[in-house]
Amino acid sequence: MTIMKGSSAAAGADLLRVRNLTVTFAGRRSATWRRPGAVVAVNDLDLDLTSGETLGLVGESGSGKSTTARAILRLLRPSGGTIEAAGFAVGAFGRRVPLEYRRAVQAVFQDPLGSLDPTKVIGDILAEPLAVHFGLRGTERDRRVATLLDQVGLAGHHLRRYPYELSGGQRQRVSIARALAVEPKLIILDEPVSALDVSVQSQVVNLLEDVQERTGVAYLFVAHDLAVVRHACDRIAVMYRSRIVEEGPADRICEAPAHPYTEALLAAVPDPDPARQRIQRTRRREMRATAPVGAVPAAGCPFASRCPHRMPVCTESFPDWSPVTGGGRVACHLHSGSPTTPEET
Ligand SMILES: Nc1ncnc2c1ncn2[C@@H]1O[C@H](COP(=O)(O)OP(=O)(O)OP(=O)(O)O)[C@@H](O)[C@H]1O
Repeated sequence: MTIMKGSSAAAGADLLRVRNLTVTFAGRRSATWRRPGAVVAVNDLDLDLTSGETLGLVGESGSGKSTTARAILRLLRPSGGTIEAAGFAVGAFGRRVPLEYRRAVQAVFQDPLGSLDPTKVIGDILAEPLAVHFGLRGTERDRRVATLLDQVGLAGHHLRRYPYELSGGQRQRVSIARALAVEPKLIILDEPVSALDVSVQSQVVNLLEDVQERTGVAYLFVAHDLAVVRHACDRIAVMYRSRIVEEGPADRICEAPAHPYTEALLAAVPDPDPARQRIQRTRRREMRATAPVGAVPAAGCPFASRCPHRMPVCTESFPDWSPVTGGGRVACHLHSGSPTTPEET
């Protein structure tokens, strides 16, 4: 894929097109405290997603990933920008989000215990969206519930269980089944495996891949861990303190990162090679020592204060996008003058 300077990540994206998304949280007052200043959680963000594709949105805690996801789900109203998803102009919605949009764009969150009704058995949890969206009743609905359970690899007896009686992995399977019940075009997965043991994580990721092959659903896969999204995603967008700083094919991002922050994220993924492990340890120590405090700087690259390659211009202006050999693009002054390969820096 040839990416031109300033162009979107996936030209012709037919499912999700986010442009210049900005979300600012106002400082709040209460009787006893006042939070100073506004927080720019998402700044001038573009995203594209094509049907049947998986895009990873990766970055450390506080970078704005969940806020982006919530804006797309219309759980909050952005301060600026446009979102077109599954044929809907999300900015045009009033207070009530159309049921058709809720059906087309589903979500699976990190904590299934928090998002599954604790007073209902799994059978009822799965039956509810079928009744609301398709008006299914009786044996037809029961048959569909059984199929959904089977599709996520759970045995029939789980229908009579409550969420608290299942393991974390089983609960996440139920969350996926509930999302699938309404035949969505896009599922936003917000840290879907972060709370699970590593062995269970890969089972759930495999399930998500199976489901995608069968149904053609697209995923926006939000995670803080590059190791998790690497194998699950076609493309990855790397986010740091409100901005996307790099995006491209998953393999290129992980094998030849162009942005120093992507390199730092990769250093957090354990490498089997002992020599590489030593380098990674040093890199992680450097990153911890320079962890950001306070508000995102108003000008320049948000990573500038931690960047080992910082130049004067980095604190003055946010870089333009530059294409990267191997696919995708990077917003980094090191790469101004394109095309470039990561090795050149
Ligand atoms: N409702 C809110 N009010 C004020 N600030 C908020 C609110 N929600 C998020 N923020 C702030 O916005 C920024 C981005 O938060 P967000 O949760 O989107 O990041 P994240 O990358 O998803 O991190 P995490 O994985 O920890 O949730 C953070 O500085 C956070 O404190």
